[in-house]
Amino acid sequence: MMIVGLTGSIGMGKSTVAAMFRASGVPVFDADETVHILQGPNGLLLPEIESAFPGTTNAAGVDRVKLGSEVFGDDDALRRLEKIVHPAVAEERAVFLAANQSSTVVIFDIPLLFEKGGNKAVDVVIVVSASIEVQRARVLARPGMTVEKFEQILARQTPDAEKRERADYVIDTGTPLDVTRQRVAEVIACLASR
Ligand SMILES: CC(C)(COP(=O)(O)OP(=O)(O)OC[C@H]1O[C@@H](n2cnc3c(N)ncnc32)[C@H](O)[C@@H]1O)[C@@H](O)C(=O)NCCC(=O)NCCS
Ligand SMILES: Nc1ncnc2c1ncn2[C@@H]1O[C@H](COP(=O)(O)OP(=O)(O)OP(=O)(O)O)[C@@H](O)[C@H]1O
Repeated sequence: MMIVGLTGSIGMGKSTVAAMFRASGVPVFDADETVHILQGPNGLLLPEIESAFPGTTNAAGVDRVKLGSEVFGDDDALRRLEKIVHPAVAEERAVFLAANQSSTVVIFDIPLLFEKGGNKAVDVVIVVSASIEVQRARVLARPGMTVEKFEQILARQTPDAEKRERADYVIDTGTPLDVTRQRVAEVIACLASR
């Protein structure tokens, strides 16, 4: 089985491209969605997070704004949170792999693939990318987003240019969706012939 890491900076279209792979029959493990489920209503991690960060959870799950304000800007706190979250994500990933054992190709959709060293655990890396102008326009159109917040997030991420350089395949998303869909089909064909 070939394990493919799919990544890209904020607003580059990773979720959209992941959905295209899924629609083509390639199983996709979504790290972010897994974190949301583990932290959501009745999420498995709520007790541990509440005890490490009192007041950051409620019946609806983790209050992401509150928890975010405790961990972003405090590296120690972020590391403590990661120690709770990452092993649980790894367990879910193992369940996903076991469930898709017969697939020749599976995708791990991981926003922070390079930042957290996950690129070493995959066979192939795909980066979704567009121009900074396209990225900025998409992100700033999101409710609650500000220029400051966008720039803070960008500053924590490996630069797009470096991601592109380190990728085995780049999927351009500054194009119409149909063109991107064709590119996804092309990449699937390349993966099958490796
Ligand atoms: C603190 C939490 C609840 C805040 O949630 P929120 O929905 O507000 O933000 P979101 O998860 O979308 O992240 C926003 C941005 O913050 C940055 N970020 C998130 N987690 C991390 C991290 N562990 N290290 C560095 N940057 C991070 C990313 O650049 C991301 O684009 C959440 O980020 C979290 O639980 N993080 C720890 C778990 C983790 O490592 N997640 C990364 C994906 S596996
Ligand atoms: N060719 C394209 N490929 C991908 N997305 C496109 C394209 N053209 C337009 N878009 C739009 O750009 C947006 C990309 O958002 P998406 O949620 O996929 O990004 P993301 O990289 O997953 O974001 P984040 O990392 O911030 O969660 C969507 O609204 C999508 O419809």
